[in-house]
Amino acid sequence: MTEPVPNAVELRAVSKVYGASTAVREVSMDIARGAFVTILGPSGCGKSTLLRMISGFVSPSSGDVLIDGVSVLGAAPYERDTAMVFQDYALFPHRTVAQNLAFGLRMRKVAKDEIARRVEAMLELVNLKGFGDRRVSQMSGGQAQRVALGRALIVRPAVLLLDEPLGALDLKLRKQMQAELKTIHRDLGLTFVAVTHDQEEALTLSDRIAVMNGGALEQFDTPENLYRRPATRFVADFVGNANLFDARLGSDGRVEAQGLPLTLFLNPVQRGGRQSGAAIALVVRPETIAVGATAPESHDGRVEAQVEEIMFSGAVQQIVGRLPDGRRITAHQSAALPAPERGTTAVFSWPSQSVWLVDA
Ligand SMILES: Nc1ncnc2c1ncn2[C@@H]1O[C@H](COP(=O)(O)OP(=O)(O)OP(=O)(O)O)[C@@H](O)[C@H]1O
Repeated sequence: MTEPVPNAVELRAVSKVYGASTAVREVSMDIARGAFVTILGPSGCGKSTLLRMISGFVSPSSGDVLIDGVSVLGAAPYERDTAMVFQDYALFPHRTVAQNLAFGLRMRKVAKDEIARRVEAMLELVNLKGFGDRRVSQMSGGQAQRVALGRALIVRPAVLLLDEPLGALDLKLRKQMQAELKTIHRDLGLTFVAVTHDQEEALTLSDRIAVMNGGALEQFDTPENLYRRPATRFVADFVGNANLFDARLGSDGRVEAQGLPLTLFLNPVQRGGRQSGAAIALVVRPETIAVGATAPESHDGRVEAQVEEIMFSGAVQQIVGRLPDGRRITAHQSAALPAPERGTTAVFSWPSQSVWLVDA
């Protein structure tokens, strides 16, 4: 019999209370070895606090944190098999890149020649070959970011923790570093846990995303499940774009939207065991909506709306319609399709199988 491999990180009902306010509320989560997990949520939802409880810079008010199956409550950051990349990098600006990279190894009393060897290898890994003697103060933002990453990785932590690691970079560099981070993660096979408030970054980088709201974990799931099967209204709205229509579940899967001439029939899987009479919200993703003078036969969800705005973004056009009750509906369709005229009334339609339900 082989022993089961422990998770890289386990959080068990972890909370953090500051005076009268609760920054993190009973979060439980298992992070498998080798995973790339991001913690996503709006400002102030407790992301950084959660990450700092894994790293040991903040201690939980209650609950337990396990690394490789062992509780690390009471263990200082340097006693944990983790390393942290800080948002502001926290480098030594007047020392060289090589000295910055060597720091963690010197603290761990690694032999000089091995340090030199590992620094050289790390310079290569983070794409800074030849920059070893350069002072950090003379590096660009993207280069400094790579030094910070290298300095954390060089100690070979079981878990790499990244607090908004790309937050200080401009958009183009950010995209490039996202790709590099993903490659490094794949090549090294380590566990990465990153914090971000940028949903696109979370979707691009991670195997799994922990969506937080007001200190609580709303859903911990794959990017695809978060998008296709959001557990809550908050997740539906926060991850990707969603049209949300409040509705009430009738008998036999009949659903009537509130304030709209819109009736749909949903199958038992979509109803997810909800009782007739339940207050729900329909989640309709913009890319499932077609806009035209009429609706395709298979599109049983239909509403008329006045075309208010058409925005092109290359391959896709975003069409915003104004519904009779004043609310807006957004559709994304291929820019190759003909666009409706602004100001005209068009039919926005979608197949009811593409609808997802969340509790209102
Ligand atoms: N040391 C502290 N003392 C008191 N309150 C704190 C402390 N650290 C964080 N908080 C509060 O806890 C809540 C969560 O903060 P946290 O920094 O974890 O959020 P965040 O999701 O990382 O936000 P951001 O994206 O803005 O960095 C906030 O309301 C914050 O004001």
